[in-house]
Amino acid sequence: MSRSPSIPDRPHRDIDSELPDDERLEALRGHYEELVDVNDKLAAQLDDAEERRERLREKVDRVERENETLKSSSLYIATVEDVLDDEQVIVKQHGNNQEVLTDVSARIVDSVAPGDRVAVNDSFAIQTVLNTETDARAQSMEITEKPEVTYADIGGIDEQVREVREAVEQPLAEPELFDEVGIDPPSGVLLYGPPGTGKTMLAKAVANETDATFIKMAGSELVRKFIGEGSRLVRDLFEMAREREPAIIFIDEIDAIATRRTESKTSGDAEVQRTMMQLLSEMDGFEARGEIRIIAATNRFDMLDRAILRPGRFDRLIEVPEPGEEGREQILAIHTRGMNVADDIDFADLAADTNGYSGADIESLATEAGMFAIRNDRDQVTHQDFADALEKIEEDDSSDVVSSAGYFYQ
Ligand SMILES: Nc1ncnc2c1ncn2[C@@H]1O[C@H](COP(=O)(O)OP(=O)(O)OP(=O)(O)O)[C@@H](O)[C@H]1O
Repeated sequence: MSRSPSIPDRPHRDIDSELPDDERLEALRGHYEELVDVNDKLAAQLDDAEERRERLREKVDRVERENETLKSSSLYIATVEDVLDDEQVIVKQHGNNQEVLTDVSARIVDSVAPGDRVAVNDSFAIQTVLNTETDARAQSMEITEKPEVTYADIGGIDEQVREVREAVEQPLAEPELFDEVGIDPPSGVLLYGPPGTGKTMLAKAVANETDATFIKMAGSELVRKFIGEGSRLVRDLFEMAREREPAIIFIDEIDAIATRRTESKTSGDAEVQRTMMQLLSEMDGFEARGEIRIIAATNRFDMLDRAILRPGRFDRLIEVPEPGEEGREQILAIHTRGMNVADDIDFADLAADTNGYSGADIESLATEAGMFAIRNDRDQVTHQDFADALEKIEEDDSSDVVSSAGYFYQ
């Protein structure tokens, strides 16, 4: 680092007032020149200092930018396996299961314990210990305090709504009914049927009606994303629900962790099996009349391991089928509620023309019809727009728009 140049001494000269005038003038001139000289040196030093300041500012800017990049660059999620002496820990990175010995800064060493989930950078240095919220997000749980979906948003499956209300809502809202009669409500409810028929909506609507927290986790995420972590995630899922009672746990695609045992005994299968065992043991240790309800959903009922359907587990099965004609008419009405539709729209006619459409397909149809209106510079959607949308969807059919067609679930 360059040192600051020393400031020149201020010239000082005593001028004898007794001197003759010309000598005094000469002395004063000399003094003046010295002052000018010092002034020039100071000006040069000032220029120098300005230049150094400019360079330092650029350096600070660069470091700040680098710091920002470091802070915003992606971090990986890992689990602490062991905390050793000397501020070192062993972490296991999610996804590839790699075990790494890494340093942890003195700043956070006291808050790191085995089992904690942490964020590590490219060199595996621990950046933060994840709190439960971040952790849940990292684990791709979806947590909603009160979902906005209500029963009025669900069409064509009134019987299923009634069954879900009885099996899930009533035990939460009126537990005393079960106490008085002396029976336990169903432990878990399994919704099965083709995709896009309203299974997730049903679970959300119950949470809305009962002011319960909705906690969703996809079975596929449990096994795909966190190899070797599935059973711990199941524990976390229930822990999260206990912290937020009343709560609805919704496990979508349960078939991913509860597939029928196959002949092959690969390590992947064993891991999936462990995840499922953890789920079953959580459910077994569950207070049946408690404030947590569990709903699972699948499109592949045929693939399920029957062990999960035993009493005390998913012991209430509710099939959510594709809507019939009347159901489709209701769903059309629901999905056009917020749309500016012309009086000529004939929902019954459209319902008759949409055989095989799921609720999700009908939602796409309404959006597509709206697009036709926009393309034609109109702000009102006509029956013809729906007819055009239907035709377009039929044309695109080969590219899978009617997703539920041909899907097998039982
Ligand atoms: N019965 C229905 N009534 C009204 N809208 C529906 C219905 N079923 C599906 N939808 C529409 O389709 C969307 C997807 O539905 P949802 O996620 O509930 O289906 P799902 O059965 O859980 O599907 P998946 O098995 O693929 O998870 C909803 O957001 C809704 O807009």
